Amino acid sequence: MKEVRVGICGLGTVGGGTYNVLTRNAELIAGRAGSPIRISRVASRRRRDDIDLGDIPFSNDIFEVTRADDVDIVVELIGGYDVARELVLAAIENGKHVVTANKALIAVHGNEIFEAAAKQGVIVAYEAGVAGGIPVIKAIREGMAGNRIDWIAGIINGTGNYILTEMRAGRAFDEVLKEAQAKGYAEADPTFDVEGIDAAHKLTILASAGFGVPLQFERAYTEGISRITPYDIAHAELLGYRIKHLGIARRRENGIELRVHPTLVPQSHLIAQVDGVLNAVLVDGDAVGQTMYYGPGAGDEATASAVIADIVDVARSVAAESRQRVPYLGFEPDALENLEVLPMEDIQSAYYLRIQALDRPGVLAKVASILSEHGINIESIMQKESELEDGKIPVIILTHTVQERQINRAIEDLEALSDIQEKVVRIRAENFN
Ligand SMILES: NC(=O)C1=CN([C@@H]2O[C@H](COP(=O)(O)OP(=O)(O)OC[C@H]3O[C@@H](n4cnc5c(N)ncnc54)[C@H](O)[C@@H]3O)[C@@H](O)[C@H]2O)C=CC1
Ligand SMILES: N[C@@H](CC=O)C(=O)O
Ligand code: NA
Repeated sequence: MKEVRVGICGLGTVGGGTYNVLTRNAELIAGRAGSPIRISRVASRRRRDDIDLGDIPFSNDIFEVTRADDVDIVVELIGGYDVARELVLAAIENGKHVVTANKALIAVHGNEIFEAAAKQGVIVAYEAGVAGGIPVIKAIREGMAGNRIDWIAGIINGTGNYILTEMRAGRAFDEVLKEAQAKGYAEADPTFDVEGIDAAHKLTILASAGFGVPLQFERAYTEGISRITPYDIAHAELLGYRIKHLGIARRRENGIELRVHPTLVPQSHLIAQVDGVLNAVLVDGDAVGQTMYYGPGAGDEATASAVIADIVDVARSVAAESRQRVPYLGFEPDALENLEVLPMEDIQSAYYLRIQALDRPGVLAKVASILSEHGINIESIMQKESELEDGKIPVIILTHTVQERQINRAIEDLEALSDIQEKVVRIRAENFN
C-alpha cells in the first residue's frame, strides 16, 4: 500500500494539534484513508519543546517543504495573507496538493489559487478554515449538492462567541479576550476576531460554496462586537432575544447579501443556545429545508480534526490515482454565477433601536410617527421610568423586517429631533425565515 507523505508548515496551535492527532490516530486514519499517512517533514519558525518530532526532518524554511520530493501534500498552517499565498502557489506549481486552515488566504486569494490548482490538477482543501472542526464545507458542497441554497447564517468566530457568552455572565470584554488568546482560539491579530474580519472571511467562503459565486471578500459588510454593551445584551433578553455575532448570506433576486454583524436572535431558536467557543451554521436548502451544523469552531485538536479529514480525502484520491475531484467551490468554474453583492442599504432585516430620549411629554409619539412615515412597523416598544437618568430615558424598539435604507433615513430624522441628543444605537435582528 503506497503511503501518502505530508509536510506540515507551521507548528503552532493547529499545526501542533494536527501533528498530535495524526500521530496518535495513525492506524485508524490509515484504515480510513486506504494508505498510511506519514508526516515526512515539519517546518516552522521554532521547534516546540512539548512535541517530540522523533527523526522527522525539521526546518525553519517552510518553502523547503514545497520543493521536497518526499512530500505529496503541503499542509499550510502558518496563517496570514502574503507568505501563505506564496507558499501555496509554490506548492501547487510543484504539483503538490494543499490542505489549509487559512480562511483569510482562501477568501482573499482563493480565486487565483483555485485557478492555479485547476491548471496543475491538484487539490486545494480548506475545511478547517470555516467553522474549525465542523465539517460544514463538506456538508454544503457534497451533502447539499441537490439543493438551491437560499441562505446561510452562522456563528462562525469562536473567540467572538466566547466573549459574548462570558459578557452575558457579567465578565469584562478585555479579560475574556485575553483568556481566548491563551486558549489558542484567537487570530494572531485578535482585531480580526472582534471586528468581524475573520467571520467575513468564513462567510465569503460559505456564500461561494453555497450559492456558486466567485469569492468576493472585499464586498462583504463587516461589523464587530466591540461596541456591544451589557445594557443592550440585557434589554435584548427582555424582548426575548439574545445577541450573537452572525455572518449572514442570503440570495436575493438581484444579488446576494453578504454581511457580518451583531444580531438579535430569538431565544427560542437553537442558535441562541450556542455558547462559548462553539460555532453553528444554519443552511437553508430548497429541498431539505433548514439544517444546522454545530461544534467547536476553534482549538488545536478540534481544528486538526478538519485538517485531517481533508488529508484523508486527498490521500484517497492520490491512492486511487483519481482525476475525479470535488470542485473547489462545489460548482464547476463555468457554472459559477456572477451574482453581485448587494449594497447594505438594499438588505432586509428587523432592527433593535435604542433611542436616548429626553423625558418630555410626547416623545414616544414623535418617535412612532417618524418610524411610521418611513413605513416601519413596530414589533415591540419598551421604556422604563426606573431608567430615568440625567433627564433622559432610553426607548427600546424592535421593528418588523424592512429595508436598511428605511431604517437609515428614519434614524437621520430621529437624530434631528431636539428631544434626542445622542446617536441612536441600531442592532440588526433575524428570525430565520
Ligand atoms: N487557532 C485556531 O483555533 C484556528 C486557527 N485556524 C487557522 O489556522 C492557521 C494557523 O493558526 P494557529 O495555529 O492558531 O496559529 P499559530 O500562530 O499558533 O501558529 C502558526 C505557526 O506558524 C509559524 N509561522 C508563521 N509564519 C511562518 C513563516 N513565515 N515561516 C515559518 N514559520 C512560520 C509560527 O511560528 C507558528 O508556529 C491560521 O490560518 C488560522 O486562521 C483555523 C481554525 C481554527
Ligand atoms: N480565531 C478563529 C479561529 C478559528 O477559525 C475563531 O476564534 O473562530
Ligand atoms: Na470546518
